[in-house]
Order: sequence, then structure tokens, then C-alpha cells
Amino acid sequence: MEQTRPKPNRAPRWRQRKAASRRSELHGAAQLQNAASAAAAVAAVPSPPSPPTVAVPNDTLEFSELGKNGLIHPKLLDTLTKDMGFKHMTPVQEATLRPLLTERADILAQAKTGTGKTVAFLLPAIQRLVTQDQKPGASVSLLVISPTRELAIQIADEAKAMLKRFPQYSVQTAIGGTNKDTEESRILKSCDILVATPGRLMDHMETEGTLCVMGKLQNVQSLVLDEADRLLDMGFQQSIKKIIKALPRKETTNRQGVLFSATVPARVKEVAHLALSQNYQFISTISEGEVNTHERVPQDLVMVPNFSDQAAALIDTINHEIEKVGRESFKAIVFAPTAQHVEYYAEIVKRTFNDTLPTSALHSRLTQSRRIRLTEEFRDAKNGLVVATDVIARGMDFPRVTNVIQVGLPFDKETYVHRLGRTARAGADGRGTLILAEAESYFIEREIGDIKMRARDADLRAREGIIEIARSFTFGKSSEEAQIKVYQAWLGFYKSYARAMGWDTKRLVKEANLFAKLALGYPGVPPLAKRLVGKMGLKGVPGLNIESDTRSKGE
Ligand SMILES: Nc1ncnc2c1ncn2[C@@H]1O[C@H](COP(=O)(O)OP(=O)(O)OP(=O)(O)O)[C@@H](O)[C@H]1O
Repeated sequence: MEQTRPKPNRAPRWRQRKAASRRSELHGAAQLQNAASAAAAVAAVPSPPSPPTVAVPNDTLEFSELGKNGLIHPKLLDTLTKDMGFKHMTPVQEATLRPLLTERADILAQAKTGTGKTVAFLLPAIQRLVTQDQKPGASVSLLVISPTRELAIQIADEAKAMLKRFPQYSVQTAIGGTNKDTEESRILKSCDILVATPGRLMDHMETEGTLCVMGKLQNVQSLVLDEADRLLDMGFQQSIKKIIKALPRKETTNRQGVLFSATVPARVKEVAHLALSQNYQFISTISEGEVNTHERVPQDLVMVPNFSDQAAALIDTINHEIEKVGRESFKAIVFAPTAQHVEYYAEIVKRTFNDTLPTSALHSRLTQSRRIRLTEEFRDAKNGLVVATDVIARGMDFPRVTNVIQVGLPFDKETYVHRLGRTARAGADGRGTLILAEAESYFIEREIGDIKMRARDADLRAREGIIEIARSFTFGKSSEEAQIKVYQAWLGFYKSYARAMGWDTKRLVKEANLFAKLALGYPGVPPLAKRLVGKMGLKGVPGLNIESDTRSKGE
């Protein structure tokens, strides 16, 4: 069994108050009839962090009801109530647990971010595992597919916590960025629950022979697609299809299928049949007409004239938010479009705040071990800031995040909502800020026009200091190389949005060069390798500094 990370006190004790209530780096390459009442929102007053109880509406059923009816094993009930400190079910748990446990229904479930979907899908599958007549470790009973490695690890940790009183069962992960052979031998040795990312699972499936991971997947009783809409996005859809096709037929194993997400766009319903039976139930704890964003999460919109003003607006936003929550409690996630943007903003924040604000950069270009370490550090941190791409936009449960700040265009509305969902989780308070350049303003009207945002003007005086920092970047082999990489990443990212912003390629290059000068302090036009010019479809566009050598390696 993989080493279990000790579970941090995941949420403080909260005072409950009911109120009426109502989701890439990955994108760079690409939401149930209501059985319970709509989710109740709760405001929170933080106090000491243990025991780990979380505000959930107190008009939902208690987990003990499931125990009384013999629907869950007494040891599982003890784990939930005594070890994890849960008493009442969250609305999505109340709505889905009974059909999942009693009818073994196939379910497509939608509930707001941070409302306990993980326990909702793990509990029925674990109940099945611990009551089935099968040698522990012999074959995978629950297969969970997750869009990101970080989320897969988090789900596996939650499953391990739920199996605390059943040490004979093992939970394994199949994720990229780790040694495949070691991973395979761990799974082959003993695995009851496998949490996998689609790409790595496909890799394992392609390994021939009886002693392969596929051999362990011949008796899967429960299949869960978490963050289903993300998984079924371009790129992953084909993998998911192949994975499901490689499993024994659903009818022969009576496998239960569950799809969960905070956002369920039409395309998910179109492909739900891949994993679910024809007569699956659609359960939503978001009432009709509700906006799937925490209405109670105040969201600011900071619009700046130019792209080169965004970093200064970020610094101003951090200062503004620290003033509201206090430096000791300020714990924020800043989302940025590309890995290079992440490095850029992280260094600016670090140096502007002279390391008084613990800051890290998280994106998929880091080694997996570093990604895991940074994720765990941020989960346990009392305060600080992580600048990240969408690798942590979905599902990640970092306790006490007070702020989510998004700089630049989110991929779409779902991305905006899922990113925002990293704060105000399980009844806590939180705030959101979106920082856009005027050219990006179309996003507001076209994508998130129904979300209430408060416009705030930012003080952009930090600009000068930012240029100085950019001239002496430390994240590349040289500051010049770092500047060039950020420029190239900027160009590559905004190339995809040029049409939406009403730009032709000439204007795109002009704006990129302006960004290089005013945001990066680069003297002149940064070079762009010939092959990248072709790749970006910018051949013949005036204003580029094309170089034929291999000095600049692009995004
Ligand atoms: N019944 C419960 N009572 C109290 N806390 C709970 C309960 N169920 C889950 N939690 C806690 O609530 C937090 C959020 O849960 P979880 O991460 O499963 O949310 P989610 O709905 O999957 O969010 P996202 O949409 O972001 O993926 C976790 O810390 C979890 O341990």
C-alpha cells in the first residue's frame, strides 16, 4: 500500500448559519433531479482547527441513519463519524447515497464545488468492497478516473482514510510522472481501489500479458468518472472510451457507474452512456435557475487597460485582500494561463513581498515529486500563496483558502467556476478576483455575464518595480531566457484567443511586443524560433524577430 499522508485538519470548526443557496494547462493542449433540498449555504467563523468538523446543513440526514438501516458497515460508520468527524450528510451525499447503496443505480451527479462529492462516490463503492466475498488485494473493485494527478492522489488519500478500519484493503494510484514499472508492481501486488489518470491507465493497458494491470481490472464493481466534464473533453474522451471498452461488459459484472462534477454541460449528458446504463439517474443539488457559483462568494472584477498592467493589478489585489483577512490567514491561489505565466507571476510576488508571503509556482512542467511536495505543503500551510495553472483548478481540496485570484482569461465558464471553487469550501468563507485586460473583456459578457461581480479599480503603481524584477528573473537559465519564454508563452496563449478579442495576427504580434517591453522590460523584440513561427501560424506577420537557430525553445 502506498504511504498514507497523514490527514491534516482539513477544515476548522465552523459556526453554522443557514441561508438560501443555490466550476489548463490541460486546456492549452483542451454539473441531478433534486432528491434533497437545494444546498444550504453556511457562513463561517473560524476558530481553532480541531476537531475536523465542517459546516453542512443540519436539516440533512445523519450518517447514523444509514447505519441504523444497515446500509453501511458499522466500522465504516465509525470511520465517518468518529475518525472524520462527519455527522450530517451534505446535500449531494443525502441525494445520492441511498440510490447508490440500495438500488445500485447508475448516477450522473452535479453539486457545487466543495460539497463532499468525493465521499458521495467513495462510500457506496467501499461498502461494496468490504461486504463482497473477495480476497483483499486480489482485484480492483473500484476504479476512479480523475483528470489530474493531484486530484487522483487526493481521492486516493480520502479512500485510504475511509478504509482506516479495514487495513486489509489497498488503494493504489496510476498517474503519470512516476515510474511505471514500480507503479505496476504495486498494483499487481495488492489493489482494491485504483485511482488513475486516463493517460497513464491507457499506458498500463497497452502492456500485454496476464500479469498486467488489465488483469486486475476484470472484476470492477464500481466505475467513477470524477470531474466528468473535464474527462470527457477533447483529448480524454477517446481514452475513456477505450478504457471502458477494455473492461468486462457492464452487464456481466453488474458494475455500477457514477459520473460526478460541479458542472455538467450538455456534452457530458451526450456521452454519459459510455459509463452509465441507459436508465441512469441524473441528480442535481443545484436547483433550476441557480447559478452554479457560490452566490455568497464575493467576486471582484479588476479590469486594467493593458496586459502589462496585470502583474501590478495582482500585487494590488494581494495587498487589498491581505488587508481584509490579515497576513496570518491570507491563503490564496492565483491561476494563470501557462506554466511560464505562473513562473513570471510567482517570481514577481515573491520578490515584491520580499519572501514575507510564502509563494510557490505549480504547473505540469515540474517533476511529479515536486508537484506532490508543493501540493502537500500548500494543503498544510496556514497562509501563503500558490500560483498555478489549471492542474489544481478542479477537485483539489486545500483547507482554509481565503482567496482565488484569476489573472488573464480562464478557458471557459466552467474553468472560472471550478477555479473559484477552490475557496469557500465546505461552508467556509472565501473571495474571488478576476483580473483581465480590456481586450479580454469579451469573456465577461460572453461567458460569465450571469455571475454577479463587483468592479474594483486597482492601484497600478507597482509597474516600475515589476519591470526591474523581470530584468533579473531567476527561473530560466538566464533572465533573458526567462523573458523570452514568457513572451513566447504569451504569444502562444493569446494566439488562440485573438479572434475572440477581435485581433488579427498583426495586432497580436504588436500587443505581444508591447507586453515584452512594458511587462518584461525586454530591450527590443524577443526572438522567436522559425519553427515556432510556423507552428503558431505567424509566418509573414510583421513585427517578429525570427531566428533560425535553436536558442529559443518555445512553449
Ligand atoms: N458530510 C460531511 N460533513 C462535513 N465535511 C464533509 C462531509 N463530506 C465531505 N466533507 C469535507 O468537505 C470538503 C470538500 O469535499 P470534496 O473535496 O469531496 O468536495 P467536492 O464536492 O468534490 O469539490 P469539487 O467540486 O471541488 O471537486 C472535504 O474536506 C471533505 O472532507
